[in-house]
Amino acid sequence: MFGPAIALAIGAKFVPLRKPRKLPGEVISESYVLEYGTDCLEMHVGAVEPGERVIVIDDLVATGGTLSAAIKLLERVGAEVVECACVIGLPEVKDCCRIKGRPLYILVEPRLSDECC
Ligand SMILES: O=P(O)(O)OC[C@H]1O[C@H](OP(=O)(O)OP(=O)(O)O)[C@H](O)[C@@H]1O
Ligand SMILES: Nc1ncnc2[nH]cnc12
Repeated sequence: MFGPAIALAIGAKFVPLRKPRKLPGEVISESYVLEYGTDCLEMHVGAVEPGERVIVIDDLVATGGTLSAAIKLLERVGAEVVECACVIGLPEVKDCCRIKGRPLYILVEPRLSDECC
């Protein structure tokens, strides 16, 4: 949802990484483990060229499994993943500022209840 607007703002191209069977045409995929099972990310073949620099954007990070799978998928096609950015960081990633060695930027982090007063 945020990816196209951010790509437009920084003059980058937008490449969707989607859940299985959402993208038409030929895709490559990467499976990963979630809090509640396994899932898979898909990307169009040829969408990213070797050596291209990439920022991975998602709405939310919890365990970091989805971002890690996105990084793996992009690295398989020779991309250089520069950093990851999310709007919401759940407590699972509190104090975590890297995913697979890449900087992780988070806009909003929920407060824990004992931090409220
Ligand atoms: O850091 P993680 O533990 O991997 O969780 C983060 C992911 O969870 C949500 O997607 P979800 O897999 O729930 O599916 P959705 O995109 O259909 O909401 C969210 O959009 C992230 O992609
Ligand atoms: N714990 C969580 N709460 C809400 N959305 C999520 N997506 C992945 N993990 C989640």
